Amino acid sequence: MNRISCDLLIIGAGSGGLSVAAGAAQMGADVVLLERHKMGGDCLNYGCVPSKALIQAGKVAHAMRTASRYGIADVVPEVDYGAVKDHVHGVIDTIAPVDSQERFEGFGVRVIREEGRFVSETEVEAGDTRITARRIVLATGSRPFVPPIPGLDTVPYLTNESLWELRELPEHLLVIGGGPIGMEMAQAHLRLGSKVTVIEGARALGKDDPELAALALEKLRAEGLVIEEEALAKEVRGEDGRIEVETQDGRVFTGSHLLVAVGRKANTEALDLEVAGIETTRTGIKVDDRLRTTNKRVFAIGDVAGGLQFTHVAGYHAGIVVRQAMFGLPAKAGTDHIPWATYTDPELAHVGLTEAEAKKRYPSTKVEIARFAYDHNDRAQAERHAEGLVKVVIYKGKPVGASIVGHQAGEHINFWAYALSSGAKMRDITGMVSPYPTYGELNKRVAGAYFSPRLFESDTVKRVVRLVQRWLP
Ligand SMILES: Cc1cc2nc3c(=O)[nH]c(=O)nc-3n(C[C@H](O)[C@H](O)[C@H](O)COP(=O)(O)OP(=O)(O)OC[C@H]3O[C@@H](n4cnc5c(N)ncnc54)[C@H](O)[C@@H]3O)c2cc1C
Ligand SMILES: NC(=O)c1ccc[n+]([C@@H]2O[C@H](COP(=O)([O-])OP(=O)(O)OC[C@H]3O[C@@H](n4cnc5c(N)ncnc54)[C@H](O)[C@@H]3O)[C@@H](O)[C@H]2O)c1
Repeated sequence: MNRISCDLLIIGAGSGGLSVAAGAAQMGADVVLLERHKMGGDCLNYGCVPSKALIQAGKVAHAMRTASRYGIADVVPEVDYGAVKDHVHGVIDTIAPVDSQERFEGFGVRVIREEGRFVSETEVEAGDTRITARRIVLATGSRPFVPPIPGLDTVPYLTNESLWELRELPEHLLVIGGGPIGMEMAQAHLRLGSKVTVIEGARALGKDDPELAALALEKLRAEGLVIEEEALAKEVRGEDGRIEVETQDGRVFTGSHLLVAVGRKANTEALDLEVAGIETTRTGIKVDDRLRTTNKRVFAIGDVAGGLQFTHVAGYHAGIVVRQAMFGLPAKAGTDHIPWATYTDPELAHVGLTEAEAKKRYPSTKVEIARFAYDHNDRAQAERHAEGLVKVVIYKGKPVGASIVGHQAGEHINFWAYALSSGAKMRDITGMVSPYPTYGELNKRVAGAYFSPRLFESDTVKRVVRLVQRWLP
């Protein structure tokens, strides 16, 4: 057994672990990084990157099919699903060097391609190496949760891990779960030529503001996506090429392929956490607001920490941990300024509090809402992307939440993410000048919509204006 020691041991080379490793090693710390499978973790290999590449292929097919709205003949695209998957893998291969072992070794990180597990409160074993570390970061991520639905284990089914190896276009894809994974993959397959039925136990896109989620769902249904809500899958049966899903209320759906996308399970089992006195919760490793586990020398970040599960959250967590582990400075992880986006078309994006959450946290009569619709935006009209809405939740003149549904909502939510993280007031936003014609004007106009009743429907303002006009030379 080799014995090594280091300042910082990181378990998991996904979005979170790699960010900690890059930061800590470049600041001069002695860092060891363990990875049992692929460098880059879920986001690069099975998550964000392949899903966004597939969505883009779907967008191109959809644009071809609907080009006549711009005066260009519609064409039925010839989709070679295998070639689409080559495109997906090509994108992964292009990005992979950024997350590669060689790049991190270049930073001075010792990368060990083994599974890590605790053998004491301060020691981890990986293959034939025992590592002692001053601080340890658990960044082991999550995997698809496969629910114990009777019959599921008797039929072939896909998850976000196996989907990327499928080479033939599903004739009729059934998707269990109408969360972000289910909805993004459902629309991409619909656009590539599959029939698609989403079977959702509660409400589809249920983590977003219901007003905006409803607009997105309306558009998706209009495009031909079948979305069955309140449809809890309770039994699965059939065989390769003919799979049936029966819901609790007796509905039966039949398709050629099945994708299971009902949430995630934290990767904790292999770590032997109890040896190190680290407790878990239902969703992952128990952490405090500084991301410390119940073993104060050990942090947990990203998906395995059981909170919001996004790449940018794993990256944000990494910064919080680097500050503490490298400089001994306290740092807390918040959630009120964390955005997310679902990359359906239209996209659906959110940051901060929803209207319902704000009305719970603050006196509900003091919470104000401003809305501005995409159809008043000239760029959206010019590009025929005029369906969408920006909704801002305001308390005491400050935005405390924003949701956007519409073209490039994921891009536009950056503006509100900055507004919230910098403590901007709605007044500051009206002071901004936006170039015309851009979608970005929507953000200024929603601030205008907030102030216009105060300006245009106020008797006091009218009285002051009349008075001033009387005295002006
Ligand atoms: C289909 C899909 C689409 C997604 N799209 C988006 C998106 O568009 N935007 C977004 O922000 N997020 C998206 N996500 C979520 C995002 O992928 C995750 O939040 C992110 O990857 C979490 O990073 P992480 O570092 O916590 O874990 P991971 O990236 O999962 O990395 C964990 C790593 O730890 C390794 N590991 C586990 N246990 C051990 C062990 N004992 N020893 C050694 N190594 C171990 C694993 O092999 C893995 O490489 C998507 C997820 C999926 C599934
Ligand atoms: N664009 C993005 O940022 C993006 C994209 C994909 C995934 N992700 C991340 O991955 C996480 C996991 O995504 P997900 O979509 O798998 O999970 P999710 O938890 O967000 O959604 C799962 C859905 O499945 C439904 N469900 C559960 N059991 C069911 C059953 N038996 N029958 C029918 N429906 C059932 C739930 O009601 C829920 O709506 C997300 O929460 C997100 O953090 C992010």
